[in-house]
Amino acid sequence: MIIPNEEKNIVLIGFMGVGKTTIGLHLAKKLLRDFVDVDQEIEKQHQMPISQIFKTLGEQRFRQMEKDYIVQLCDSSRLKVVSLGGGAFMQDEIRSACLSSSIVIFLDLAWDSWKDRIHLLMDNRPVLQEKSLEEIQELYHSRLQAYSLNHSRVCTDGLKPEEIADRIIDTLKSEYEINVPIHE
Ligand SMILES: Nc1ncnc2c1ncn2[C@@H]1O[C@H](COP(=O)(O)OP(=O)(O)O)[C@@H](O)[C@H]1O
Ligand SMILES: O=C(O)C1=C[C@@H](OP(=O)(O)O)[C@@H](O)[C@H](O)C1
Ligand SMILES: [Mg+2]
Repeated sequence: MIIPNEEKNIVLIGFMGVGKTTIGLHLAKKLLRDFVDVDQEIEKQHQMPISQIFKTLGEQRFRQMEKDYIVQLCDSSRLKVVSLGGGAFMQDEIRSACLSSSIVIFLDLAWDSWKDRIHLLMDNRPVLQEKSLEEIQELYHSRLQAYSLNHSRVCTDGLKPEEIADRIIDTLKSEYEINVPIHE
């Protein structure tokens, strides 16, 4: 089924910590759309934080939950702003579901800028635990190929979350002819 651009979900992808959750919330407010953060939905469903899910059920179960949730969302919803977890796009089925049903925006942040944010992330990103900086850098680079499968890329270096949301809106207007509500 062909979904018109203006009804498609807008899906934010990118490495952990680039700001998908923060920017998604700004974007949804500006577009007057519902916001869905996949990690937060999984946390609500399972009544525990992601780090606890990793600890008690394991990463594999988390990846299955992520896939089930996102594939179902792509099948059943429109007009939402959706922030994925950073690892979700490594799964083929998630990529196919998002790329065929939604407008996928890659939030790009250079490694050197990302490094400065690491202190905000270490405590609650289980994938980063017990990894050296070199190993994290390797992970960052190993995921770029999957993130390159997007509809638009937005560079986020040196910008505040709200400015990034505005850049995304510019892209949606110019490349996808999406109307943006005028705020009173
Ligand atoms: N553009 C930005 N500039 C500075 N800090 C940011 C920016 N975007 C997000 N952050 C901060 O980085 C951390 C990770 O943001 P978050 O939205 O959770 O990223 P993600 O969902 O991609 O993992 C948070 O502490 C957030 O406040
Ligand atoms: O990159 C990853 O593998 C993960 C990223 C996290 O989401 P954010 O990208 O929102 O931090 C969260 O889904 C989980 O900790 C695993
Ligand atoms: Mg997030």
